[in-house]
Amino acid sequence: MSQLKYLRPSFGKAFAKNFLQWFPGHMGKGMKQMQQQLMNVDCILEVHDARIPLSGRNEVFRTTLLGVRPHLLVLNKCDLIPKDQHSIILNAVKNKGYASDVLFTDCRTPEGPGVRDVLPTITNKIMNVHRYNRQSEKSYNLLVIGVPNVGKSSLINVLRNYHSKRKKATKVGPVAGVTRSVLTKIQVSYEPLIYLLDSPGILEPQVRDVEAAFRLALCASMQDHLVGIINIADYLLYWLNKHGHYSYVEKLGLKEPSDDILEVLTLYALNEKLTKKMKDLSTGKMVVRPNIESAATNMVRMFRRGELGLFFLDCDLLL
Ligand SMILES: Nc1nc2c(ncn2[C@@H]2O[C@H](COP(=O)(O)OP(=O)(O)OP(=O)(O)O)[C@@H](O)[C@H]2O)c(=O)[nH]1
Repeated sequence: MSQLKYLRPSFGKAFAKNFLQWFPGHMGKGMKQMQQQLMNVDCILEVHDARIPLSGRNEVFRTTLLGVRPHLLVLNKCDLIPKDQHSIILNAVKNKGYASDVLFTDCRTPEGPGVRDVLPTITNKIMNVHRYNRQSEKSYNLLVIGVPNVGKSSLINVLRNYHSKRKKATKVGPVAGVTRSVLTKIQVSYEPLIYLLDSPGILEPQVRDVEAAFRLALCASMQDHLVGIINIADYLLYWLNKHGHYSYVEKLGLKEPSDDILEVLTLYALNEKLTKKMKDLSTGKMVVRPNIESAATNMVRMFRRGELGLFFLDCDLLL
C-alpha cells in the first residue's frame, strides 16, 4: 500500500466563510417563534445525530431554549454508529453538560428500546414539575428541537404512530431543511394528553470550524450544494483513511487505499460506467468523460446509508 498523506481538504477563505455562515431566513424566524412559545412548553426534546453528537450541537439552543424546562436529549440514527461506542458517547455528552437524560434511538426500528422509552421518560419528567401559571391545564406540550436532518420528523411520526394508524403525519426527507413550518402541533399520547411541537432544523448562525461543518455536511445537515458533493466526498475519504477504515476500497472497486479523491472517483466512475458527455474545448468535439460528480454522490450516499461501515465521526474530539 502506498504511503497515505491524510491531508484534510482545504479551501479558499471566501468559500469556507460562505458555508460556515449559512443561515437561511426561516431558521432565524423559527428560533424566534420557539422562544416565544417557551412559556407554553413543558419539556424540550432535543434530537441529535448520534454520529456527530458534539460537532452537531447547536450551542445557541443552550443559551436561548435550554435550562428553564425539563430536557431530554435523543441521539438518533444510532443504527449508524458502532454499538460498542454507545457508552463512550454517552459519557462524552454528559461530561460536556449537554444533558443528564440521554437516549439512543433508531427511527428505522420503531419497536426498538430507544424509541419506546422516549414518551415514558418524558412523562416521568413532566409529571414532577410545577407548571406555574399552567398548573390547571390538562395537556402537556413538548418542543422538539435539533439541527436539520437529524430525524426530528421521523421521531415524531414514530411516536405519533403509537396512537394513530395514519402514517407520516410529518414530512420526512433525506435533504436538510425539509421542515420549514414552525411549531406544528401533533398529539402523541392520550394518557396523559401530550402534544409535540415540531420545529424546523436550525444550525448555528456561524458553525464553529471547518471540520465541524464538513461533518454536518457529511451527515446531510447542510445541503450538499453549499459545500459541493466532491468536497464532501473528499472529507469522507480523508476521515476514513485517517481512522484506518478501508472498506471503501472494495466497495468502490479500487485496488488499494488512496488519498487522492479525483483518482478514487475517476476509478469508481469507470468501474460503474458513470460517464457524461461534454465538449472538448480544444477540438470543439463532444467527448465522453468519467462523471465524478455522480461518483461522489454515490460514495457519500453509501456512507449515509451505513454501507461503508458504522462510524462515530466525532471520536477525535474526545482526545
Ligand atoms: N438510518 C437512519 N435514518 C434515519 C433515522 N431517522 C431518520 N432517518 C432519515 O434521516 C432523514 C431525515 O429525517 P427527517 O425526519 O426528515 O429529519 P428532520 O430532522 O425532521 O429534518 P429537517 O426537516 O431538515 O429539520 C430521512 O431520510 C430519514 O429517513 C434513523 O434513526 N436511522
